[in-house]
Amino acid sequence: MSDYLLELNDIEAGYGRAALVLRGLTVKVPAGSVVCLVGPNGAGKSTVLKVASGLLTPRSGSVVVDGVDVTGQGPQAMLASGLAHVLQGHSVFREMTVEENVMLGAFTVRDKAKVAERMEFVQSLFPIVGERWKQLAGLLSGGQQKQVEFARSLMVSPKVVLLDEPSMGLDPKTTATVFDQVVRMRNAGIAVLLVEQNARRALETADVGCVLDLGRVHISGPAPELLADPQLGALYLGGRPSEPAHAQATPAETATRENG
Ligand SMILES: Nc1ncnc2c1ncn2[C@@H]1O[C@H](COP(=O)(O)OP(=O)(O)OP(=O)(O)O)[C@@H](O)[C@H]1O
Repeated sequence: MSDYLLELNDIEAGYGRAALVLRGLTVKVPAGSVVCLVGPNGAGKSTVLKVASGLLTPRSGSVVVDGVDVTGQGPQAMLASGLAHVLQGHSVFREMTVEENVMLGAFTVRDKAKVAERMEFVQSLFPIVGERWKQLAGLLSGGQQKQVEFARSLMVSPKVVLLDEPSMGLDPKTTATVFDQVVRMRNAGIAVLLVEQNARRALETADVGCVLDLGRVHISGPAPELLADPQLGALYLGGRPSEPAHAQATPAETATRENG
């Protein structure tokens, strides 16, 4: 079996007849890790997740889940292969209960015992979800609603969860809680591919960071090394420099360093 739960290899992708957004992008997500994609607006971060979850078919390259090539398959097949996508923005149904929202994630699961087991799992992973189970989701705070979205995505027992800007619209304290939940997912054995505007916070959470620019991975490596890189700090992380170390990507660390 592959060392990676998700591999996006040399992906070229775009929308309709418009120019390519992804131009030879490679990202690999090892088991038991959080990989985050950071980069400027419009770099193609959300597009990477759409290719991974089958919402957008790549023009070339391959998508491999746990060693199986699933390139070109649609979202439902991708879900079945073990990829769950938590989209950008808020997707809870406010007029439905927390339970109803979470159970929507289990609509493809036929085995009732499995559903009950997953229900218990998500309630233990996200205690607030269990505590507010019977309440209307619209009564929860933004951060709590995000946890409902996470819980819903885990009902299919995914191998990899794709998270698109989970901190969007949240205050710093709530953002910290949401990132804590991302770590809890990772610690529970679920690999995470995370896209974030809040690059510094995301790298503080992630194991591996990838900086996207011009449709490909410009640099990648262990997240702490990227955080400590003053040049990257100035370019992508709001300019707060720390230690003068330069990140070195190695293949074993999922890293793909590409120039140009
Ligand atoms: N549905 C779409 N149709 C056409 N073009 C799109 C579509 N979605 C995104 N794009 C274009 O693809 C490019 C990359 O967009 P994408 O949303 O992937 O970037 P991003 O890095 O996630 O940006 P941001 O950080 O602002 O969310 C942009 O130029 C955008 O205009």
